[in-house]
Amino acid sequence: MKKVEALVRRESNVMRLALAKWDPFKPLCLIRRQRQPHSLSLNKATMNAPPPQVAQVAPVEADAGGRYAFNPTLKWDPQVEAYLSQAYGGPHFWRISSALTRPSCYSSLRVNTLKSSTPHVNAKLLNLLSQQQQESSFISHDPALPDVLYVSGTGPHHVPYHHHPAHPLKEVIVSRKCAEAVLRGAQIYVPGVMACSAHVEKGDKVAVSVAIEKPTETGGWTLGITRGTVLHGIPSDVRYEDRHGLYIGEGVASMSRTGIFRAKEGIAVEMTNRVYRLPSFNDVLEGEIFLQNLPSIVTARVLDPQPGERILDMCAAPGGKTTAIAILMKDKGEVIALDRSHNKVMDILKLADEMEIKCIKAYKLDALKSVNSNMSIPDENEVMLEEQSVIVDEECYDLTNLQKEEKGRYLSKAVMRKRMRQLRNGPGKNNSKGGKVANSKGFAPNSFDHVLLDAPCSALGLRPRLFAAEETIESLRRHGTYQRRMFDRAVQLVRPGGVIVYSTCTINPGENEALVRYALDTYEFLTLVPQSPKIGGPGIVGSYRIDETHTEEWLKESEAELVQRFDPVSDTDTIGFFIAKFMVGMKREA
Ligand SMILES: C[S@@+](CC[C@H](N)C(=O)[O-])C[C@H]1O[C@@H](n2cnc3c(N)ncnc32)[C@H](O)[C@@H]1O
Repeated sequence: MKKVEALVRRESNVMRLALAKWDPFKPLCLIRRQRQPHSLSLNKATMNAPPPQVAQVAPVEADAGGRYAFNPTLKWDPQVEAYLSQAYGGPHFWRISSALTRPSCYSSLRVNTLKSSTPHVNAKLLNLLSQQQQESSFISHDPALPDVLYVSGTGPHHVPYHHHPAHPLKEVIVSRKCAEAVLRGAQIYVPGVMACSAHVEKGDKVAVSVAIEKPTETGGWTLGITRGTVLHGIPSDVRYEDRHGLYIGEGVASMSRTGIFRAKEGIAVEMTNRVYRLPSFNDVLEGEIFLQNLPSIVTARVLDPQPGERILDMCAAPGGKTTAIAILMKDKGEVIALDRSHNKVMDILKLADEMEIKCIKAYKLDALKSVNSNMSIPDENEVMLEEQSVIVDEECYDLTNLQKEEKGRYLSKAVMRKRMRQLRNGPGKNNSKGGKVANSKGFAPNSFDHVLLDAPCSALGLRPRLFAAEETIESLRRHGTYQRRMFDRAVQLVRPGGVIVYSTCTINPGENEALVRYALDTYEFLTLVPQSPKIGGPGIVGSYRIDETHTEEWLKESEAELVQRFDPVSDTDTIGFFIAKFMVGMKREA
């Protein structure tokens, strides 16, 4: 193991140096899991000479593997645990469960090749990392994914929590959602703080831990802590024992205790030492890069959209895969992006605008209602035109401009009036382009070349995750039922000869392999086809006996290698994710 780590460290140095003077025509090797040293190795000089700002404080006694070492255990609903243990085998399921509590130790950045290039972004990132004094991060690149750069992070680190020997450690307890964000590199914002030591003043060092839900007597879950709770750093403190292994780092309070609980917003604690150190890319290279996990990047490539095609992204917000698809199409053709939430459609439009992508049309629509059998291709414009009218620039138009802008398309008087009203009133509160999103009445059957169904799911593959017991076996089944209904729509909307890609970010085979089984057994004109690139592992073969009368069927041996399953334990160090690709033959009614 040590040998492997040494090799990886040596390789990573080579990659960093190589990228400093990157020749784009000499591709570099793929970064898979960059196993970092598991604890921060302090050299003698560091240990003997405490940094000046902490001269008055001493580290808490080293407790490797003890209270302060980050070592959470996910709690699962017992039936879900039994189900997943059968699917993966008990030991592997627990390895997955443990991997889910940690973030991936690198960030993948997708370059917007419409606005920039990978070498150009690489140069900017090197600059940025050196400005952020993150020279220990390195950038790498995979020739199979030419528009992607990986920036490494490290962890878990041993954090020496500082306190004055005469006083207990000052502490802050944060909510689970806040802690998951902090593990991914965020700061602690005011609403995320649940409890805080008495007498915390601005500038004080505080140890940060997380409150995880506990079971109640009635079978539910409770946080068992109210916002504003005072901590004394003693065993009688609320949740004192429960915080064992749940410390996520150390920070400096940006406000006093009173300020933290009075303020409505703002940073409460600036993290200074974290158990995981991931470079932050907030608000940098906006429009040029998109921070996206590797399996999502792969999904858009597996769909293989071509310039000029008509693509449907059925559940598109916030638009990560939509924009990846549009860029692969060189912004030529049409990408229809749907989401049922108004605000989320706004997010898609904002992202497309930031990335200067023109071929995306986003609509608020329940994907379950996306098939409009009364429509024939390409009549759908008739429906959309009116609603598109709300997406206009802020400039002051007159009617002639409006007509010019539409370049000969028919505009009804009602639509004209609506546009003029909107132009007079200015943009709405949500969006500089009018504040409203277009609705759609659906699309004609067989009207898309490719359909992506990145389905809403149990999200049991997302990392880091500190609690999983909210999903029950029944709720997992409900996800599966919903996904099958959505898949039926995808089948109706894609043209014969087209492609459907189905993906989820869950490790639940009931939403993955069982969906593929349903698809193949229901629609004999669908064929499961190989994927490129292929980075994930095979799918799960077999079945699960739910009760006397029901068995959940997964894949057959011959199908396992055709899907991609990203396992958080594997060397790719990704979230848990699943991708299946179907070719559509001549359709017959199911
Ligand atoms: C997994 S997320 C999609 C992520 C997105 N594809 C991306 O890569 O950025 C699922 C999305 O489906 C949306 N959604 C859920 N049910 C829907 C429905 N019936 N119709 C349309 N969108 C739906 C949710 O609002 C959510 O934004």
